[in-house]
Amino acid sequence: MNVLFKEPPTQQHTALTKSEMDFLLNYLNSTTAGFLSLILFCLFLYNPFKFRQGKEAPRVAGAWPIIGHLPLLSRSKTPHRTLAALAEKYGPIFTIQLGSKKTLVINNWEISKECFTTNDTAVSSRPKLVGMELMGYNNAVFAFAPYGPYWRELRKITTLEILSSRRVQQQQHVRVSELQSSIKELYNLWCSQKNESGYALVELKQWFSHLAFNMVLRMVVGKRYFGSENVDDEKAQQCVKAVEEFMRLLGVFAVGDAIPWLRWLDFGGHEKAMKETAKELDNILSMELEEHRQKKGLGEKVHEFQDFMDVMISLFDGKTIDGIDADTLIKSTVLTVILGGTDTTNIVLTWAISLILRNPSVLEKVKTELNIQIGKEKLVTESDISKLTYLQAIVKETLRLYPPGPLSGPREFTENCTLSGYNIEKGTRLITNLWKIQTDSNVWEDPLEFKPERFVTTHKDIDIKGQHFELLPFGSGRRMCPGVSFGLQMVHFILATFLHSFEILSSSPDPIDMTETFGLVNTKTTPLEILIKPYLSFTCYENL
Ligand code: HEM
Repeated sequence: MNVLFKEPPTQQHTALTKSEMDFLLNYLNSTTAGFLSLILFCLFLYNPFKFRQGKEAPRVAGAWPIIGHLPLLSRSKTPHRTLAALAEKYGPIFTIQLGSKKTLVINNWEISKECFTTNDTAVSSRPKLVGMELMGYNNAVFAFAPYGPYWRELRKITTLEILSSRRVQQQQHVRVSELQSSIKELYNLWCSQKNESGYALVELKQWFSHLAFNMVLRMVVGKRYFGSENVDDEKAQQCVKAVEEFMRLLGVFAVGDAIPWLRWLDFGGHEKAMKETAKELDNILSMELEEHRQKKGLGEKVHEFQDFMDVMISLFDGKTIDGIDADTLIKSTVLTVILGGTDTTNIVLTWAISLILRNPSVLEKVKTELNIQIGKEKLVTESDISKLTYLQAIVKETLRLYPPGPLSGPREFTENCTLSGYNIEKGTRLITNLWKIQTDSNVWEDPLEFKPERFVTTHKDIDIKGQHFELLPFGSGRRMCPGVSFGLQMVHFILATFLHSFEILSSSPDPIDMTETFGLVNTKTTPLEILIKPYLSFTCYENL
């Protein structure tokens, strides 16, 4: 093995640091002598100067044979920042090698625009990932399905039956009742645990998470999980953990994704963990499906909208699409909505409160706005949101600095095309570094500062629905997030109601910790413990 390290096979490799050696040692397990011989054979075949026609986007130096730039990303806790640093050196478009997969990384709004308009068809597919095969019903989860009729059909149904503005409006009572019971829960906690200065300590990350789960699950399976009589707390926690683990595992670089022929080795045990998570989620979904069928009676038509699973049963029972049976279609699509809607909402809210508490003047301004627009005698309603322009600016600014998916959804080019004057080959993967685009100093003044004011002044006309390419937290093009209206509705309503209902303070004199943990989504690593005290007239809470 040492021979490998002493004599790098090409001139472009820099000397190995200790951590690079550790990484490689980790991967190239010492027990696999036969496997090493195979690597040496492949090094012999490896030709870094392979001839390519046309102009190629700049390639990041320092790729290892076989594993390419995987160490660079696997070592980083914040790959969006690591890739952004590379953009400073290589420019707004460059390629890296993730195992055998050539991957294009784009970093400015001009290239994103060209990508998601002129080249949108060519770039609307997703790569087949090991995680999606093992945890996503063998790629039946449409959010990760290749571009084609199957994806189109499932996306259309999901949009029409649950995510359209009409449906979102129809489900308003669910959001209102869930939010009110969660506010009541906090108020009760405050009553029993307040300290001498009238504040109580709460952990908000979990509060947001339970609330988002309850809202989404009531829409998709018709019942809340937390605080419910029908679901025990252990099952609810199990569901949240399985969804979080799903997101984390989709973000890890499984060996099989980068080096398919080494998949069987399952370095790091990711595939094993994926199978376990898949089993847990499937148990939950199968139980729900069974319960729904029992209630309705097999084959019976649902005449009125009850929940998303009912609609899916009435649409798909006895049918198949692309050889995928009804049960799989229903479970995988319900899972898509749960995955799409829960963690993202919770993450945006957690970062928003963290940023607000680090910026007391922002807190003061938003409290003033809430006071003027709503007053102290009633809770916020959804129809109040349009008046809360500063609160909306806070959400935009949070999504700019801390987009839940800073590298957007993974894409794959299905046709050869030209982007920014460079030839891109079919089969190349695409990473859109949303975080870099949204913090580009050519577009944003003080790009890393939290300044919601920009969205009520200089940038007030920029929206976040995929048409303004300098701010794309929901992605863009035909594959952009279909949950944008529903997601924003939940985030605005929860944030406004929480900030209006309570006075908030940091629980420590130190600034709120902003350490990030990246999976498929970018979460706050540490809990968000803060102090709260009721702000409204007591009758507002007591009548809930
Ligand atoms: C609240 C904040 C949210 C953010 C910031 C967000 C962001 C994103 C992003 C960046 C993508 C990838 C888009 C691309 O590849 O260009 C995506 C895809 C997706 N999101 Fe969201 N999302 C949010 C909420 C939701 C909600 C509430 C739902 C549904 C309930 C949802 C469902 C989906 C689905 C199904 C996809 C895959 C679309 C496809 O492949 O056709 N998202 N989201």
